[in-house]
Amino acid sequence: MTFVIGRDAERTSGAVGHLGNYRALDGSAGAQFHLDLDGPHAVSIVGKRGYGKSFTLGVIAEALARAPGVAPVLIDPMGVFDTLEESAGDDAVSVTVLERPSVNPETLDPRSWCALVGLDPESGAGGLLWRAAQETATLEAMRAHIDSADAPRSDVRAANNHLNLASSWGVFESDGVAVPDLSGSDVTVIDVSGMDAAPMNAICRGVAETLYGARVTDSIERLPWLMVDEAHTFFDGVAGPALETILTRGRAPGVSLVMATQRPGSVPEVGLSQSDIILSHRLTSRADLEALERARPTYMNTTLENRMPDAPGDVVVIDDATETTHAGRIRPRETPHGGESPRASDVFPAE
Ligand SMILES: Nc1ncnc2c1ncn2[C@@H]1O[C@H](COP(=O)(O)OP(=O)(O)OP(=O)(O)O)[C@@H](O)[C@H]1O
Repeated sequence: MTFVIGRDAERTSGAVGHLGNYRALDGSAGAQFHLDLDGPHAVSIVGKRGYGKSFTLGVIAEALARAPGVAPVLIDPMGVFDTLEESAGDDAVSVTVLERPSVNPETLDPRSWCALVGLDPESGAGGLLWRAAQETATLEAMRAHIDSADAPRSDVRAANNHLNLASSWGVFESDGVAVPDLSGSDVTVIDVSGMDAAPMNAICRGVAETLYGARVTDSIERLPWLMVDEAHTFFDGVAGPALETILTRGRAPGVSLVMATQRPGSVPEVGLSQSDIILSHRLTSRADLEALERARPTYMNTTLENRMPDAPGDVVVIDDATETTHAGRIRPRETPHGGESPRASDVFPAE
């Protein structure tokens, strides 16, 4: 029998990806479990540092790369997923890494522009930026629009200073990431490592809005799966509302979100409550456990704390479709894992 999480008993066909094996009470490996890749899902991967979130995200990315009809996109804030390109034996994973990603300024709506540079849209400078973003499509045109506005010079200066700040991040280009870059069957890894939180968020928001909008307007055929590592960084920033849109409204147009975070307590409640699948690695902080307990489906009859796994790679699987929870272990990666912590002994091995 094949166990598929995210799929109810009525559906028996469609793509799946092997995630791992269930674990028996004595710790021994039980049956394999798979993830449904046929329909849209919201998946949360949580766990404290070093217990396997990025590893698990990589396993899901490998599975998506081999599934038909999906467009996997991975936002990589730590720069550790380029290893998906490395050999997976005869059956290599098809990956495109975007190393210097940029977004088209037009992708962000006027509200996002104000939030991005920290201007209140109700303020003079914020209002100027709002209108410039509404009426023009490039940074130069926005600047010209602000300069020519009939407004106090102090507001013009403030709006331009904030726009210059955004411009200095170097992530806005008219030929920034667009639907054709994101709609292939290979995993598109968007490497935002080394960027500050604000530009990283601008990229994530642009990508999330592009994928969602493309499905709503039928300009992408495949079903997008947006995977986001260190998701709290994005829920805390200007990307947050775009991720929440996918969580709350992504199912109908067929957009999935997979988010990994070490701080489920810092992700808005909607993040966990809208997830139909939760893979929880070990968590110990009270705030994080409580966040998970609050989102815990009512069919769970034992507290999560009692079920917390101890070893990296072990998970509690909470599946809404079958209304079950299971102890499991994520399978080994087919490609090298890029998130290994460096060790001093790598530099000076013991004699
Ligand atoms: N399923 C697994 N099978 C075997 N080893 C695993 C598995 N999951 C994790 N590990 C081991 O645990 C280590 C830490 O995993 P990983 O880098 O994914 O942690 P993390 O939770 O993402 O941590 P961080 O928050 O620091 O990024 C890995 O380098 C790997 O050695």
